[in-house]
Amino acid sequence: MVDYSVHGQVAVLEVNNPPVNAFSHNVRVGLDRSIDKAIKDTNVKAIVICGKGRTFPAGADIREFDQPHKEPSLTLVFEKLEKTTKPVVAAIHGTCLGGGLECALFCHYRIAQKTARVGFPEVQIGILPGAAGTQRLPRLTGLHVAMDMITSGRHIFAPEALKYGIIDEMFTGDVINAGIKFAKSVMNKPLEDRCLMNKTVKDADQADQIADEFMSLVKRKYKGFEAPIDCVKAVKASATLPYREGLKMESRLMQKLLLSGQSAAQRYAFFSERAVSRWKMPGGNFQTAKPLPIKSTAVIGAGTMGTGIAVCLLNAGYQVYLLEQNQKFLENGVKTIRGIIEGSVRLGKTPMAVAQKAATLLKPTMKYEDLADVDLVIEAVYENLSLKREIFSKLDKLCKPTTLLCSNTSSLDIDRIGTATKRGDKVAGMHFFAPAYYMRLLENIYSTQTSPTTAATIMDVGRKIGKVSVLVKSCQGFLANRMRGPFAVEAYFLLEEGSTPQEVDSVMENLGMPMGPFKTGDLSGLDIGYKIQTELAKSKGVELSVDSKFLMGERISTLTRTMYDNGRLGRKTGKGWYRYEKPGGKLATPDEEEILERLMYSCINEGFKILEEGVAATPEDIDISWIYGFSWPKYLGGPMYYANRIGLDKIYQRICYYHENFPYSSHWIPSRLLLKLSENKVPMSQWCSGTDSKL
Ligand SMILES: C/C=C(\C)C(=O)SCCNC(=O)CCNC(=O)[C@H](O)C(C)(C)COP(=O)(O)OP(=O)(O)OC[C@H]1O[C@@H](n2cnc3c(N)ncnc32)[C@H](O)[C@@H]1OP(=O)(O)O
Repeated sequence: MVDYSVHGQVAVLEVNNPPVNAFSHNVRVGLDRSIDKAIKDTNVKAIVICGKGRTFPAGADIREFDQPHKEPSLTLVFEKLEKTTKPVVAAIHGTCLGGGLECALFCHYRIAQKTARVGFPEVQIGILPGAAGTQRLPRLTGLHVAMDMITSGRHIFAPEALKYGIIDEMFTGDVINAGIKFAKSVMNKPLEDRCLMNKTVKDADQADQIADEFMSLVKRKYKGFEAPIDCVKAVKASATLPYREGLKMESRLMQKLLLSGQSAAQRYAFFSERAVSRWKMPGGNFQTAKPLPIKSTAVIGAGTMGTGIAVCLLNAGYQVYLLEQNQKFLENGVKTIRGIIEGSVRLGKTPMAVAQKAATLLKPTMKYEDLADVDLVIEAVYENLSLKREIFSKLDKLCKPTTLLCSNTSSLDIDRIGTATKRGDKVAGMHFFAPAYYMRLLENIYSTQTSPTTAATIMDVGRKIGKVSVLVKSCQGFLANRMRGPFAVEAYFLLEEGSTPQEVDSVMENLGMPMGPFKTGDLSGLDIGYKIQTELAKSKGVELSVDSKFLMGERISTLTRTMYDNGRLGRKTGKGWYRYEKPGGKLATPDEEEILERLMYSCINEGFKILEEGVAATPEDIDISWIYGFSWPKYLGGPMYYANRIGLDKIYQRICYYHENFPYSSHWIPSRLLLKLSENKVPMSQWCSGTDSKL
């Protein structure tokens, strides 16, 4: 588990526990013995710790967290490194994470290959760096950097680590040679200053302020997660408590987190994320089927999904032909893609070099013929089976025989798309989630004809573009939407039965989802649900009407159609279940303006009809009735007074707008009196019984 060798006066301890050299119990025992051996050997004057194969240890063995703890603990082993009078060098390559980084922080020196990454990802499995990481990293970097790294779990590359002082030097070439060379250069140098436990945290005087800043950040960014909060508390302790007391605090918080249900669930998710890559389907699996090489790709459709998919492919270095039938749509698509990539560069998420390369890889086109030689086509037009079949049939005729043809459908039968071609084995579904450049899931779908090689290839592409890919069999809605179907439908039924979108959303958001079903619907576009519903009906030979409440004996919601008919398609139109600051905006607010207008202007219109018909002689009659009959707030003076304050012009225009949109509600037929008064700009003093001074 730890290979021990001596090179002149340097002992090399090489952790050997593939694939990631995790510190399992056996490794801890092996490392403990090797450290003792090196310390005892009087010929050994310096020690190098490194990892065999692909990486420096990537942390504790997470699989052992569910078992009773066995001594020695990591901290116990690592403390021997700091205490020895022989310099200890961590020679880092690959990923030095969690317990791996803690090990390195107990060493007197750290050197790393340029491509190596270091980090504390524990927060992502619901715990904190519990082998003194929360106390030692701040002593090197200060609180700010440590809080950032520990609460986010992000990995940083060696150059950034060098900047923060986490590593002392970068090296190229062989790890062991570099370790030995460095160890020789520091032999016999005093070590006191190299022991982190002796150091203080440089920005300790700002501990309260920095901790408060991160506490509010993590509460907002990682809402509902316990670990980030405890990470902040533990890191703060490094500045406010003596080292040993800080360790006790870290240990207490760690025990609490380990016992929490959240950590167990997050560890389950960690392994599940890896398990889904071990896919299987009739006739093959991840071991038997080999992916085909994919270099050039095409995306058909430059809408929201198509552009998002193109961004994923471009960022991963694939050439992308972006096809649209209309010059304007194509130009808009290219603009969107550039905007997404530039935004990502600004946020530091995409390196400039990647963005520059992406720009050269994008090939906008309106000609299908340009797609003839690509290796993979992803069609991303709207959900319409006949249209998709038409496109696939065309592609089948013009693309080279090896081209894989995939559809970004969220629900349509892949078999029925495949039968439009003579290469059903090379047809599959690649269902991206909106926004495609951001959401991690890729649902790959095989039909009865799809070959395991095609499945292997799209799973491989998914991995290369940074997605977590699952492979599923084609059926109505596949996995994700089929399972989410009842969720969405029940949410609509709840509205029909009296709940509000905000109420439903907040229940799900309180459960921990970042967005409830209505905000999510607005984000994806409410036309999708409508189109899926209509396509489904069509495929069953049913014509849905505005008030259809059943489809094939199943209850359906009339709201899907209503929202579509009213152009409330979500964020893209600036209004859906919520109102947004502009079409494409992100700030969801309940559509207060429309609520207010529809409730009040309809009554005001009625008020003018009441005046027109002489049912009430004056607007004062109406206003007083509201004040004393309906508790209308006196400070608003009654609805007719309120209407005048807003302006009869505006009221009349909005009433006409609602009349156009809701022709079946007679209360929206505009009052003739209102029209007359607004056209002639008659002041209220002339249509009420009072005087100007009264107003
Ligand atoms: C207290 C707590 C302490 C001291 C800790 O250290 S907690 C652990 C902190 N470390 C981590 O959380 C690292 C987790 N691992 C990763 O982030 C990645 O695996 C990697 C970046 C190290 C490598 O990524 P990649 O090359 O893509 O490989 P895989 O992720 O597919 O991993 C390969 C297999 O190794 C298993 N694995 C990885 N890390 C661990 C671990 N720490 N303990 C146990 N097993 C680990 C991983 O599950 C893969 O195996 P399969 O699941 O596919 O069987």
